[in-house]
Amino acid sequence: MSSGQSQDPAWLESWLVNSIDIGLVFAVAYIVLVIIGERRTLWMVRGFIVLMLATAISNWANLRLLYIALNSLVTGSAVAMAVILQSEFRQFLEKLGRGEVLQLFAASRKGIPESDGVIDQIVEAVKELSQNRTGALIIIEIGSPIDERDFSVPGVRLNAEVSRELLQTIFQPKTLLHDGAVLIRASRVAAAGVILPLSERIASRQLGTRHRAAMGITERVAKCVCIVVSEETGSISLADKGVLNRPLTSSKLKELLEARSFLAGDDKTKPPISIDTLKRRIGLKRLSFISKVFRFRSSASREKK
Ligand SMILES: Nc1ncnc2c1ncn2[C@@H]1O[C@H](COP(=O)(O)OP(=O)(O)OP(=O)(O)O)[C@@H](O)[C@H]1O
Repeated sequence: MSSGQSQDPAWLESWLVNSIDIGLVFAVAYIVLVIIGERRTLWMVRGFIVLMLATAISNWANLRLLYIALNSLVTGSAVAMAVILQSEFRQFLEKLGRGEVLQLFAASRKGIPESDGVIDQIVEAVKELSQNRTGALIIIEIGSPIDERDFSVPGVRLNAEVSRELLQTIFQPKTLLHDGAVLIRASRVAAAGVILPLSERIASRQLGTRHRAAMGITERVAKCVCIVVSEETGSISLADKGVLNRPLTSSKLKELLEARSFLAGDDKTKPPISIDTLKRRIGLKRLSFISKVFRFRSSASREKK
């Protein structure tokens, strides 16, 4: 940098504006990453941010052809993401329109709905299904709804209150809806007969497609857990993030579901997230981001050596 350039007020002003501009872009990107809790969505948004950064760098370096190619890719990706994430976008815009900015941060901390003793009803039903060796598969959404496209077949819509009796009835082998999974969304039985994607992995040779279906959906969607009752052995399992936790007693299942719901929040009953909590959350995310970057850098330097 020449001394003449550093004293030029116009150059200083443009440098300041550019720095603020870049800072704001990073702040917006960072806030978006904090808001998104879902793993797959997070990867997609991270990929998009990397593409945008590459486009900005190619423009800054005056690489015209690369800039045109990357710019078209960014536009195409933005359209594709708007289609893929349409329900998330809708919720985001609705909350923004209602001025519920702080609720956006609260979205990813929701757990299994505890209201009306839903967990008790589910655990009671599972216990009896297990004792009677009636096979069952129950997906419980955590927080925002699962995209129906994550299911192989979305099943039959029910929208009924969760009760021990209803769950037991659905899984009786003579009923029309016993095949497939029951979907529990916001304390309601949203659907039955849902066919789930199978996991590529095989947990054990004794476990068939019901267990692989539970692993498959929780591998794809982080915001759900899946309970399996084996028809053959009556054993109870809980799939979470593609991992089967089994065999479980009904009290252990209750404990695990309650642990997953410790952050549960009914938007109407819980106060909105406070500024202090928000600051703490952003601080924690920043720390984990910095530690990830440093871990990545140290492992990269180790590989070089
Ligand atoms: N992809 C799927 N989505 C939802 N439900 C499924 C899926 N695949 C199988 N099921 C359910 O599992 C039942 C078959 O279970 P299968 O015997 O293959 O599994 P399993 O893991 O060995 O369980 P079990 O111990 O109960 O026999 C089917 O009748 C169906 O109700």
